[in-house]
Amino acid sequence: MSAAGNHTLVTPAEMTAIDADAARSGIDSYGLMTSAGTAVSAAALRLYPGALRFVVLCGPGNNGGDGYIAAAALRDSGADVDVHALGDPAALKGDAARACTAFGTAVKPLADYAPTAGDVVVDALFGAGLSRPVPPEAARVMRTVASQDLPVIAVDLPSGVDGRSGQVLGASFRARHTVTFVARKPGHLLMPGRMLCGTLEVFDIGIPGRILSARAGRLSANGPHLWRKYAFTLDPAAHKFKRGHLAVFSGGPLSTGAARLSAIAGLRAGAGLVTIASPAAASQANASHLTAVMLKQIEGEDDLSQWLADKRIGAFVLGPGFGDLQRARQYALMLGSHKLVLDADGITAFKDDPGPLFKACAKGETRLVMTPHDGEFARLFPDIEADEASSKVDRAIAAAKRSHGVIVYKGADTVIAAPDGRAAINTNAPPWLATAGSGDTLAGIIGAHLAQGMPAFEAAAAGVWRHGRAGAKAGEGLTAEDLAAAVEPLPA
Ligand SMILES: NC(=O)C1=CN([C@@H]2O[C@H](COP(=O)(O)OP(=O)(O)OC[C@H]3O[C@@H](n4cnc5c(N)ncnc54)[C@H](O)[C@@H]3O)[C@@H](O)[C@H]2O)[C@@H](O)CC1
Ligand SMILES: [K+]
Repeated sequence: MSAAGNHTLVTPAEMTAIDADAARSGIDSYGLMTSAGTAVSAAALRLYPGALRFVVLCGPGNNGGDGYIAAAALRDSGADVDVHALGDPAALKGDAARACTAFGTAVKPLADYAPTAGDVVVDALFGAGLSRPVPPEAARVMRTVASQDLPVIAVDLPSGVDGRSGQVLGASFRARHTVTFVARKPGHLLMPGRMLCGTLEVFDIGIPGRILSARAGRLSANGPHLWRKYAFTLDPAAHKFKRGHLAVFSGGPLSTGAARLSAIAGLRAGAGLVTIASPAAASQANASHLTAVMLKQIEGEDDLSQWLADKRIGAFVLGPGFGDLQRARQYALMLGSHKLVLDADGITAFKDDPGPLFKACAKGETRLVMTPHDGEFARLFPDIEADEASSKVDRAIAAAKRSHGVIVYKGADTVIAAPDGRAAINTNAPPWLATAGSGDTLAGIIGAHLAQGMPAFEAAAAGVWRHGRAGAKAGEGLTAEDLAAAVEPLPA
Protein backbone atom coordinates (compact mmCIF):
# COMPACT_ATOMS: atom_id res chain seq x y z
CA MET A 1 0.00 0.00 0.00
CA SER A 2 1.15 3.54 -0.59
CA ALA A 3 -0.33 6.78 0.67
CA ALA A 4 -1.58 8.99 -2.14
CA GLY A 5 2.02 10.06 -2.61
CA ASN A 6 2.54 9.75 -6.34
CA HIS A 7 1.60 13.06 -7.92
CA THR A 8 0.80 11.78 -11.39
CA LEU A 9 -2.89 11.60 -12.24
CA VAL A 10 -4.06 9.06 -14.79
CA THR A 11 -7.32 9.29 -16.74
CA PRO A 12 -9.42 6.14 -17.19
CA ALA A 13 -8.44 6.08 -20.89
CA GLU A 14 -4.75 6.25 -20.00
CA MET A 15 -5.35 3.54 -17.38
CA THR A 16 -6.83 1.25 -20.05
CA ALA A 17 -3.75 1.79 -22.19
CA ILE A 18 -1.47 1.13 -19.20
CA ASP A 19 -3.41 -2.05 -18.53
CA ALA A 20 -2.96 -3.21 -22.13
CA ASP A 21 0.76 -2.36 -22.05
CA ALA A 22 1.14 -4.33 -18.83
CA ALA A 23 -0.55 -7.36 -20.42
CA ARG A 24 1.66 -7.03 -23.52
CA SER A 25 4.75 -6.95 -21.36
CA GLY A 26 3.75 -10.35 -19.95
CA ILE A 27 2.20 -9.26 -16.65
CA ASP A 28 -0.67 -11.55 -15.67
CA SER A 29 -3.86 -9.47 -15.65
CA TYR A 30 -5.63 -11.90 -13.32
CA GLY A 31 -2.74 -11.44 -10.90
CA LEU A 32 -3.36 -7.66 -11.01
CA MET A 33 -7.05 -8.20 -10.31
CA THR A 34 -6.17 -10.53 -7.43
CA SER A 35 -3.90 -7.87 -5.91
CA ALA A 36 -6.59 -5.24 -6.35
CA GLY A 37 -9.40 -7.29 -4.82
CA THR A 38 -7.24 -8.49 -1.95
CA ALA A 39 -6.26 -4.90 -1.13
CA VAL A 40 -9.95 -4.02 -0.92
CA SER A 41 -10.68 -6.92 1.45
CA ALA A 42 -7.71 -5.90 3.62
CA ALA A 43 -9.02 -2.33 3.83
CA ALA A 44 -12.49 -3.59 4.73
CA LEU A 45 -11.19 -5.79 7.55
CA ARG A 46 -8.83 -3.11 8.80
CA LEU A 47 -11.44 -0.33 8.82
CA TYR A 48 -14.47 -2.36 9.92
CA PRO A 49 -13.36 -5.26 12.13
CA GLY A 50 -16.75 -5.16 13.86
CA ALA A 51 -18.87 -5.47 10.70
CA LEU A 52 -21.75 -7.93 11.08
CA ARG A 53 -21.78 -8.58 7.34
CA PHE A 54 -19.86 -7.47 4.26
CA VAL A 55 -22.11 -6.96 1.26
CA VAL A 56 -20.19 -6.86 -2.00
CA LEU A 57 -22.06 -5.30 -4.92
CA CYS A 58 -20.52 -6.48 -8.20
CA GLY A 59 -20.99 -4.90 -11.63
CA PRO A 60 -20.66 -6.29 -15.16
CA GLY A 61 -16.96 -5.48 -15.78
CA ASN A 62 -13.56 -5.80 -14.15
CA ASN A 63 -14.57 -3.54 -11.27
CA GLY A 64 -17.03 -6.32 -10.43
CA GLY A 65 -14.16 -8.78 -10.89
CA ASP A 66 -12.22 -6.99 -8.14
CA GLY A 67 -15.36 -7.30 -6.03
CA TYR A 68 -15.53 -11.11 -6.45
CA ILE A 69 -11.87 -11.41 -5.42
CA ALA A 70 -12.53 -9.22 -2.36
CA ALA A 71 -15.64 -11.24 -1.46
CA ALA A 72 -13.70 -14.51 -1.61
CA ALA A 73 -10.89 -13.09 0.55
CA LEU A 74 -13.36 -11.72 3.11
CA ARG A 75 -15.20 -15.04 3.25
CA ASP A 76 -11.92 -16.96 3.60
CA SER A 77 -10.99 -14.74 6.53
CA GLY A 78 -14.13 -15.96 8.32
CA ALA A 79 -16.38 -12.94 7.73
CA ASP A 80 -20.06 -13.15 6.84
CA VAL A 81 -20.30 -12.16 3.13
CA ASP A 82 -23.11 -11.71 0.63
CA VAL A 83 -22.62 -10.82 -3.03
CA HIS A 84 -25.28 -9.05 -5.10
CA ALA A 85 -24.66 -8.63 -8.81
CA LEU A 86 -25.87 -6.11 -11.35
CA GLY A 87 -26.74 -8.11 -14.46
CA ASP A 88 -26.28 -11.81 -15.05
CA PRO A 89 -22.97 -13.12 -13.65
CA ALA A 90 -23.03 -15.76 -16.40
CA ALA A 91 -22.47 -12.92 -18.88
CA LEU A 92 -19.17 -11.88 -17.26
CA LYS A 93 -16.08 -12.17 -19.42
CA GLY A 94 -12.35 -12.68 -19.00
CA ASP A 95 -10.77 -12.08 -15.60
CA ALA A 96 -14.08 -11.00 -14.06
CA ALA A 97 -15.73 -14.29 -15.10
CA ARG A 98 -12.78 -16.20 -13.68
CA ALA A 99 -12.98 -14.27 -10.38
CA CYS A 100 -16.72 -14.96 -10.13
CA THR A 101 -16.17 -18.67 -10.75
CA ALA A 102 -13.38 -18.72 -8.18
CA PHE A 103 -15.71 -17.12 -5.63
CA GLY A 104 -17.98 -20.10 -6.24
CA THR A 105 -20.76 -19.16 -3.82
CA ALA A 106 -24.31 -18.24 -4.88
CA VAL A 107 -24.70 -14.64 -6.06
CA LYS A 108 -27.99 -12.78 -5.63
CA PRO A 109 -29.48 -10.06 -7.86
CA LEU A 110 -28.71 -6.46 -6.94
CA ALA A 111 -32.41 -5.65 -6.58
CA ASP A 112 -32.72 -8.24 -3.78
CA TYR A 113 -30.28 -6.45 -1.49
CA ALA A 114 -32.05 -5.18 1.64
CA PRO A 115 -29.61 -2.88 3.47
CA THR A 116 -29.45 -3.80 7.16
CA ALA A 117 -27.80 -2.15 10.15
CA GLY A 118 -24.34 -3.68 10.68
CA ASP A 119 -23.69 -4.09 6.93
CA VAL A 120 -20.52 -2.76 5.39
CA VAL A 121 -20.99 -2.27 1.64
CA VAL A 122 -18.16 -2.96 -0.80
CA ASP A 123 -19.04 -1.02 -3.94
CA ALA A 124 -17.68 -2.83 -7.02
CA LEU A 125 -20.42 -1.86 -9.48
CA PHE A 126 -18.50 0.46 -11.81
CA GLY A 127 -15.00 1.85 -11.91
CA ALA A 128 -13.00 3.21 -14.79
CA GLY A 129 -15.42 1.78 -17.35
CA LEU A 130 -18.49 3.83 -16.37
CA SER A 131 -19.70 5.32 -19.63
CA ARG A 132 -23.24 6.55 -19.03
CA PRO A 133 -25.65 7.30 -16.15
CA VAL A 134 -25.96 4.40 -13.72
CA PRO A 135 -29.04 2.19 -14.23
CA PRO A 136 -32.13 2.86 -12.05
CA GLU A 137 -31.70 -0.28 -9.93
CA ALA A 138 -28.16 0.83 -8.98
CA ALA A 139 -29.43 4.34 -8.17
CA ARG A 140 -32.12 2.81 -5.95
CA VAL A 141 -29.57 0.82 -3.92
CA MET A 142 -27.36 3.93 -3.62
CA ARG A 143 -30.30 5.82 -2.14
CA THR A 144 -31.26 3.15 0.42
CA VAL A 145 -27.64 2.60 1.52
CA ALA A 146 -27.27 6.39 1.98
CA SER A 147 -30.57 6.67 3.85
CA GLN A 148 -29.34 4.10 6.39
CA ASP A 149 -25.90 5.73 6.53
CA LEU A 150 -24.17 2.39 5.99
CA PRO A 151 -20.40 2.56 5.48
CA VAL A 152 -19.31 2.09 1.87
CA ILE A 153 -15.85 1.12 0.66
CA ALA A 154 -15.48 1.93 -3.02
CA VAL A 155 -13.38 -0.14 -5.38
CA ASP A 156 -11.36 2.23 -7.60
CA LEU A 157 -14.05 4.95 -7.62
CA PRO A 158 -17.42 5.41 -5.95
CA SER A 159 -19.74 3.95 -8.60
CA GLY A 160 -21.38 6.77 -10.52
CA VAL A 161 -18.34 9.05 -10.35
CA ASP A 162 -16.68 9.65 -13.71
CA GLY A 163 -12.96 9.06 -13.19
CA ARG A 164 -12.05 11.60 -15.84
CA SER A 165 -14.17 14.55 -14.71
CA GLY A 166 -15.29 13.84 -11.14
CA GLN A 167 -18.86 14.43 -12.28
CA VAL A 168 -21.68 12.16 -11.14
CA LEU A 169 -23.38 10.23 -13.92
CA GLY A 170 -26.96 9.89 -12.68
CA ALA A 171 -26.29 8.92 -9.06
CA SER A 172 -23.37 7.73 -7.01
CA PHE A 173 -22.34 6.13 -3.76
CA ARG A 174 -20.79 8.35 -1.11
CA ALA A 175 -17.89 6.24 0.14
CA ARG A 176 -16.14 6.44 3.50
CA HIS A 177 -13.01 4.98 1.90
CA THR A 178 -11.88 4.37 -1.67
CA VAL A 179 -9.14 1.98 -2.72
CA THR A 180 -7.76 2.84 -6.13
CA PHE A 181 -4.94 1.22 -8.03
CA VAL A 182 -1.68 2.33 -9.62
CA ALA A 183 -2.38 6.10 -9.44
CA ARG A 184 -5.10 8.56 -8.60
CA LYS A 185 -7.54 9.55 -11.34
CA PRO A 186 -8.65 13.18 -11.94
CA GLY A 187 -12.13 12.24 -10.68
CA HIS A 188 -10.67 11.54 -7.22
CA LEU A 189 -9.54 15.18 -6.96
CA LEU A 190 -12.12 17.12 -8.95
CA MET A 191 -15.43 18.06 -7.37
CA PRO A 192 -17.86 16.57 -6.59
CA GLY A 193 -15.93 13.29 -6.99
CA ARG A 194 -13.44 14.26 -4.30
CA MET A 195 -16.19 14.65 -1.71
CA LEU A 196 -17.64 11.25 -2.58
CA CYS A 197 -14.42 9.22 -2.18
CA GLY A 198 -13.95 9.53 1.58
CA THR A 199 -10.36 8.74 2.45
CA LEU A 200 -8.37 7.67 -0.56
CA GLU A 201 -5.82 4.88 -0.70
CA VAL A 202 -3.63 4.20 -3.72
CA PHE A 203 -2.60 0.56 -3.85
CA ASP A 204 0.37 -0.57 -5.89
CA ILE A 205 -0.81 -3.71 -7.71
CA GLY A 206 2.56 -4.21 -9.36
CA ILE A 207 2.42 -2.35 -12.67
CA PRO A 208 5.98 -1.04 -13.21
CA GLY A 209 6.51 2.71 -13.04
CA ARG A 210 8.03 2.78 -16.53
CA ILE A 211 4.72 1.57 -18.03
CA LEU A 212 2.86 4.20 -16.05
CA SER A 213 5.13 7.06 -17.05
CA ALA A 214 5.13 6.07 -20.72
CA ARG A 215 1.36 6.58 -20.86
CA ALA A 216 0.59 9.22 -18.25
CA GLY A 217 -0.15 12.70 -19.56
CA ARG A 218 0.88 16.04 -18.13
CA LEU A 219 -1.65 16.26 -15.33
CA SER A 220 -0.66 16.01 -11.70
CA ALA A 221 -1.77 16.95 -8.24
CA ASN A 222 -0.42 20.37 -7.32
CA GLY A 223 2.53 20.27 -4.96
CA PRO A 224 6.16 21.24 -4.48
CA HIS A 225 7.32 18.60 -6.99
CA LEU A 226 6.06 20.93 -9.74
CA TRP A 227 7.88 24.09 -8.70
CA ARG A 228 10.41 23.22 -6.02
CA LYS A 229 13.36 23.94 -8.25
CA TYR A 230 12.24 27.57 -8.45
CA ALA A 231 11.55 27.83 -4.74
CA PHE A 232 14.99 29.19 -4.05
CA THR A 233 15.42 30.30 -0.48
CA LEU A 234 15.67 34.04 -0.65
CA ASP A 235 19.04 35.38 0.23
CA PRO A 236 18.32 37.83 3.04
CA ALA A 237 21.39 39.78 1.94
CA ALA A 238 20.04 40.22 -1.59
CA HIS A 239 19.22 43.74 -2.67
CA LYS A 240 15.50 44.41 -2.52
CA PHE A 241 15.34 44.95 -6.29
CA LYS A 242 16.82 41.51 -6.84
CA ARG A 243 13.94 40.02 -4.85
CA GLY A 244 11.50 41.38 -7.40
CA HIS A 245 9.37 44.49 -7.67
CA LEU A 246 5.61 43.92 -7.86
CA ALA A 247 3.11 46.61 -8.85
CA VAL A 248 -0.59 46.36 -7.92
CA PHE A 249 -3.23 48.65 -9.41
CA SER A 250 -5.68 50.18 -6.97
CA GLY A 251 -9.34 50.97 -7.61
CA GLY A 252 -11.01 54.29 -6.78
CA PRO A 253 -11.27 55.93 -3.32
CA LEU A 254 -14.04 53.63 -2.12
CA SER A 255 -12.43 50.36 -3.23
CA THR A 256 -8.77 50.41 -2.29
CA GLY A 257 -8.78 47.48 0.16
CA ALA A 258 -8.52 44.74 -2.45
CA ALA A 259 -5.31 46.15 -3.95
CA ARG A 260 -3.80 46.52 -0.49
CA LEU A 261 -4.58 42.86 0.28
CA SER A 262 -2.83 41.83 -2.94
CA ALA A 263 0.12 44.09 -2.14
CA ILE A 264 0.60 42.84 1.41
CA ALA A 265 0.29 39.21 0.28
CA GLY A 266 2.91 39.99 -2.39
CA LEU A 267 5.34 41.29 0.22
CA ARG A 268 4.68 38.27 2.41
CA ALA A 269 5.25 35.97 -0.54
CA GLY A 270 8.75 37.37 -0.99
CA ALA A 271 8.64 40.31 -3.37
CA GLY A 272 11.40 42.72 -2.38
CA LEU A 273 9.34 45.79 -3.24
CA VAL A 274 5.64 46.28 -3.77
CA THR A 275 4.12 49.46 -5.15
CA ILE A 276 0.44 50.30 -5.32
CA ALA A 277 -0.38 52.25 -8.46
CA SER A 278 -3.24 54.46 -7.40
CA PRO A 279 -5.47 56.98 -9.17
CA ALA A 280 -5.12 60.45 -7.66
CA ALA A 281 -8.54 60.32 -6.02
CA ALA A 282 -7.55 57.20 -4.06
CA SER A 283 -4.03 58.21 -3.12
CA GLN A 284 -5.12 59.67 0.22
CA ALA A 285 -7.01 56.53 1.19
CA ASN A 286 -4.09 54.32 0.18
CA ALA A 287 -1.43 56.51 1.79
CA SER A 288 -3.16 56.46 5.15
CA HIS A 289 -3.05 52.65 5.25
CA LEU A 290 0.34 51.79 3.83
CA THR A 291 3.70 51.41 5.51
CA ALA A 292 5.97 48.85 3.84
CA VAL A 293 4.10 49.09 0.54
CA MET A 294 5.00 52.07 -1.65
CA LEU A 295 2.60 54.30 -3.50
CA LYS A 296 2.73 55.70 -7.03
CA GLN A 297 0.11 57.94 -8.55
CA ILE A 298 -1.00 56.65 -11.94
CA GLU A 299 -3.85 58.66 -13.35
CA GLY A 300 -4.09 57.37 -16.89
CA GLU A 301 -2.31 55.98 -19.91
CA ASP A 302 0.37 58.69 -20.06
CA ASP A 303 1.40 58.12 -16.46
CA LEU A 304 1.45 54.39 -17.02
CA SER A 305 3.53 54.48 -20.17
CA GLN A 306 6.12 56.68 -18.39
CA TRP A 307 6.17 54.30 -15.45
CA LEU A 308 6.60 51.27 -17.69
CA ALA A 309 9.96 52.69 -18.72
CA ASP A 310 11.16 51.57 -15.26
CA LYS A 311 12.41 48.12 -16.17
CA ARG A 312 12.82 47.10 -12.56
CA ILE A 313 9.11 46.37 -12.14
CA GLY A 314 8.94 42.62 -12.55
CA ALA A 315 5.20 41.97 -12.55
CA PHE A 316 1.80 43.64 -12.26
CA VAL A 317 -1.49 42.68 -10.63
CA LEU A 318 -4.55 44.24 -12.23
CA GLY A 319 -8.18 43.68 -11.29
CA PRO A 320 -8.78 43.41 -7.53
CA GLY A 321 -11.27 46.18 -6.65
CA PHE A 322 -10.33 48.03 -9.83
CA GLY A 323 -13.88 48.97 -10.84
CA ASP A 324 -13.32 50.95 -14.04
CA LEU A 325 -13.61 48.27 -16.74
CA GLN A 326 -12.68 50.52 -19.64
CA ARG A 327 -9.51 51.67 -17.94
CA ALA A 328 -8.72 48.08 -16.89
CA ARG A 329 -8.86 47.13 -20.54
CA GLN A 330 -6.57 49.96 -21.62
CA TYR A 331 -4.04 49.22 -18.91
CA ALA A 332 -4.01 45.46 -19.51
CA LEU A 333 -3.39 45.97 -23.22
CA MET A 334 -0.52 48.34 -22.41
CA LEU A 335 0.93 45.64 -20.15
CA GLY A 336 0.86 42.97 -22.86
CA SER A 337 4.63 42.59 -22.95
CA HIS A 338 4.95 42.48 -19.15
CA LYS A 339 4.23 39.77 -16.61
CA LEU A 340 0.68 40.27 -15.49
CA VAL A 341 -1.80 38.68 -13.11
CA LEU A 342 -5.28 39.53 -14.33
CA ASP A 343 -8.00 38.97 -11.75
CA ALA A 344 -11.59 40.03 -11.01
CA ASP A 345 -12.49 43.28 -12.87
CA GLY A 346 -9.38 42.82 -15.01
CA ILE A 347 -10.95 39.63 -16.39
CA THR A 348 -14.48 41.00 -16.67
CA ALA A 349 -13.13 43.97 -18.65
CA PHE A 350 -12.48 41.58 -21.56
CA LYS A 351 -15.78 39.73 -21.54
CA ASP A 352 -17.03 41.18 -24.83
CA ASP A 353 -13.83 40.98 -26.78
CA PRO A 354 -10.87 39.14 -25.27
CA GLY A 355 -9.13 38.74 -28.66
CA PRO A 356 -6.80 41.78 -28.40
CA LEU A 357 -5.58 40.67 -24.96
CA PHE A 358 -4.85 37.14 -26.14
CA LYS A 359 -3.12 38.49 -29.24
CA ALA A 360 -0.95 40.80 -27.13
CA CYS A 361 0.23 37.78 -25.14
CA ALA A 362 0.72 35.41 -28.07
CA LYS A 363 4.45 35.77 -28.64
CA GLY A 364 7.40 34.88 -26.44
CA GLU A 365 7.34 33.30 -23.01
CA THR A 366 4.02 32.97 -21.19
CA ARG A 367 3.54 36.23 -19.28
CA LEU A 368 -0.16 36.32 -18.46
CA VAL A 369 -1.82 34.56 -15.51
CA MET A 370 -5.60 34.82 -15.23
CA THR A 371 -7.42 33.76 -12.08
CA PRO A 372 -11.12 33.35 -12.91
CA HIS A 373 -13.73 31.77 -10.68
CA ASP A 374 -16.65 29.97 -12.39
CA GLY A 375 -18.60 33.11 -13.31
CA GLU A 376 -15.57 34.97 -14.67
CA PHE A 377 -14.46 31.90 -16.62
CA ALA A 378 -17.89 31.64 -18.26
CA ARG A 379 -17.79 35.34 -19.16
CA LEU A 380 -14.44 35.04 -20.92
CA PHE A 381 -14.77 31.56 -22.42
CA PRO A 382 -18.53 30.95 -22.85
CA ASP A 383 -18.14 28.28 -25.54
CA ILE A 384 -15.52 26.33 -23.58
CA GLU A 385 -17.68 26.50 -20.45
CA ALA A 386 -20.72 25.28 -22.40
CA ASP A 387 -19.02 22.06 -23.51
CA GLU A 388 -20.59 19.64 -21.07
CA ALA A 389 -18.49 16.70 -22.20
CA SER A 390 -15.30 18.37 -21.01
CA SER A 391 -13.87 18.22 -17.51
CA LYS A 392 -12.67 21.22 -15.52
CA VAL A 393 -9.12 20.21 -16.51
CA ASP A 394 -10.04 20.09 -20.22
CA ARG A 395 -11.66 23.51 -19.94
CA ALA A 396 -8.73 25.11 -18.17
CA ILE A 397 -6.29 23.73 -20.75
CA ALA A 398 -8.48 24.88 -23.66
CA ALA A 399 -8.68 28.38 -22.14
CA ALA A 400 -4.91 28.47 -21.54
CA LYS A 401 -4.23 27.51 -25.15
CA ARG A 402 -6.61 30.11 -26.51
CA SER A 403 -5.42 32.94 -24.27
CA HIS A 404 -1.68 32.13 -24.36
CA GLY A 405 -1.84 32.57 -20.60
CA VAL A 406 -1.81 30.40 -17.53
CA ILE A 407 -5.33 29.82 -16.25
CA VAL A 408 -6.01 29.44 -12.54
CA TYR A 409 -9.58 28.15 -12.67
CA LYS A 410 -10.58 28.71 -9.07
CA GLY A 411 -12.85 26.68 -6.82
CA ALA A 412 -12.53 24.03 -4.13
CA ASP A 413 -10.69 22.06 -6.83
CA THR A 414 -8.66 24.87 -8.42
CA VAL A 415 -7.09 23.79 -11.71
CA ILE A 416 -3.92 25.46 -12.97
CA ALA A 417 -3.26 25.02 -16.69
CA ALA A 418 -0.58 26.19 -19.09
CA PRO A 419 -0.81 26.83 -22.85
CA ASP A 420 1.57 23.90 -23.46
CA GLY A 421 -0.94 21.44 -21.95
CA ARG A 422 0.50 21.02 -18.46
CA ALA A 423 -2.10 21.08 -15.71
CA ALA A 424 -2.40 20.54 -11.98
CA ILE A 425 -5.31 20.08 -9.60
CA ASN A 426 -4.95 21.70 -6.20
CA THR A 427 -6.14 19.86 -3.10
CA ASN A 428 -4.88 21.74 -0.05
CA ALA A 429 -7.48 24.51 0.19
CA PRO A 430 -9.67 24.38 3.30
CA PRO A 431 -13.35 25.25 2.70
CA TRP A 432 -13.12 28.46 4.71
CA LEU A 433 -10.66 29.84 2.17
CA ALA A 434 -13.69 31.00 0.17
CA THR A 435 -13.94 34.35 1.92
CA ALA A 436 -14.02 37.99 0.83
CA GLY A 437 -10.57 39.12 -0.27
CA SER A 438 -9.19 35.61 -0.62
CA GLY A 439 -8.79 35.98 -4.38
CA ASP A 440 -7.00 39.34 -3.98
CA THR A 441 -4.49 37.62 -1.71
CA LEU A 442 -3.95 34.84 -4.21
CA ALA A 443 -3.34 37.32 -7.03
CA GLY A 444 -0.70 39.07 -4.89
CA ILE A 445 1.14 35.84 -4.10
CA ILE A 446 1.24 34.82 -7.76
CA GLY A 447 2.36 38.32 -8.71
CA ALA A 448 5.23 38.11 -6.22
CA HIS A 449 6.36 34.82 -7.76
CA LEU A 450 6.30 36.31 -11.25
CA ALA A 451 8.20 39.37 -10.05
CA GLN A 452 10.88 37.08 -8.62
CA GLY A 453 11.36 35.38 -11.95
CA MET A 454 9.39 32.16 -11.63
CA PRO A 455 7.90 30.97 -14.94
CA ALA A 456 4.14 31.61 -15.14
CA PHE A 457 2.85 28.05 -14.67
CA GLU A 458 5.10 27.38 -11.68
CA ALA A 459 4.38 30.85 -10.24
CA ALA A 460 0.66 30.18 -10.40
CA ALA A 461 0.78 26.60 -9.11
CA ALA A 462 3.06 27.56 -6.22
CA GLY A 463 0.81 30.54 -5.47
CA VAL A 464 -2.32 28.42 -5.28
CA TRP A 465 -0.55 25.94 -3.03
CA ARG A 466 0.85 28.60 -0.67
CA HIS A 467 -2.56 30.26 -0.53
CA GLY A 468 -4.13 26.93 0.52
CA ARG A 469 -1.42 26.41 3.14
CA ALA A 470 -1.96 29.91 4.49
CA GLY A 471 -5.69 29.20 4.76
CA ALA A 472 -5.05 26.02 6.71
CA LYS A 473 -2.62 27.83 9.02
CA ALA A 474 -4.89 30.83 9.64
CA GLY A 475 -7.74 28.44 10.44
CA GLU A 476 -11.51 28.56 10.28
CA GLY A 477 -13.04 32.01 10.60
CA LEU A 478 -10.05 33.69 8.97
CA THR A 479 -10.28 37.07 7.32
CA ALA A 480 -8.29 37.96 4.21
CA GLU A 481 -5.92 40.01 6.41
CA ASP A 482 -5.17 36.88 8.46
CA LEU A 483 -4.61 34.99 5.25
CA ALA A 484 -1.99 37.40 3.93
CA ALA A 485 -0.24 37.32 7.30
CA ALA A 486 -0.20 33.50 7.30
CA VAL A 487 1.71 33.09 4.02
CA GLU A 488 4.73 30.96 4.86
CA PRO A 489 8.10 30.81 3.12
CA LEU A 490 8.23 28.48 0.14
CA PRO A 491 9.53 25.04 1.12
CA ALA A 492 13.21 24.85 0.12
N1 LIG B 1 -6.47 -0.96 -14.83
C1 LIG B 1 -5.95 -1.99 -14.20
O1 LIG B 1 -4.79 -2.21 -14.31
C2 LIG B 1 -6.82 -2.82 -13.37
C3 LIG B 1 -8.18 -2.55 -13.30
N2 LIG B 1 -8.96 -3.18 -12.45
C4 LIG B 1 -10.38 -2.89 -12.33
O2 LIG B 1 -10.99 -2.80 -13.58
C5 LIG B 1 -11.89 -1.71 -13.57
C6 LIG B 1 -12.16 -1.28 -14.97
O3 LIG B 1 -12.81 -2.38 -15.57
P1 LIG B 1 -13.73 -2.23 -16.84
O4 LIG B 1 -12.99 -1.50 -17.88
O5 LIG B 1 -14.24 -3.57 -17.14
O6 LIG B 1 -14.87 -1.22 -16.37
P2 LIG B 1 -15.99 -1.32 -15.24
O7 LIG B 1 -15.93 -2.58 -14.51
O8 LIG B 1 -15.93 -0.06 -14.51
O9 LIG B 1 -17.36 -1.26 -16.08
C7 LIG B 1 -17.43 -1.65 -17.42
C8 LIG B 1 -18.70 -2.41 -17.69
O10 LIG B 1 -19.83 -1.70 -17.24
C9 LIG B 1 -20.67 -1.41 -18.38
N3 LIG B 1 -21.23 -0.10 -18.10
C10 LIG B 1 -20.60 1.08 -18.11
N4 LIG B 1 -21.45 2.06 -17.71
C11 LIG B 1 -22.63 1.46 -17.45
C12 LIG B 1 -23.88 1.93 -17.00
N5 LIG B 1 -24.09 3.21 -16.72
N6 LIG B 1 -24.88 1.07 -16.85
C13 LIG B 1 -24.69 -0.24 -17.11
N7 LIG B 1 -23.53 -0.77 -17.54
C14 LIG B 1 -22.50 0.09 -17.71
C15 LIG B 1 -19.79 -1.52 -19.56
O11 LIG B 1 -20.55 -1.82 -20.69
C16 LIG B 1 -18.87 -2.65 -19.15
O12 LIG B 1 -19.51 -3.90 -19.30
C17 LIG B 1 -11.18 -0.68 -12.73
O13 LIG B 1 -12.08 0.29 -12.26
C18 LIG B 1 -10.61 -1.55 -11.63
O14 LIG B 1 -11.55 -1.72 -10.60
C19 LIG B 1 -8.43 -4.19 -11.54
O15 LIG B 1 -8.94 -5.42 -11.91
C20 LIG B 1 -6.96 -4.20 -11.41
C21 LIG B 1 -6.23 -3.94 -12.64
K1 LIG C 1 -16.78 1.15 -7.64
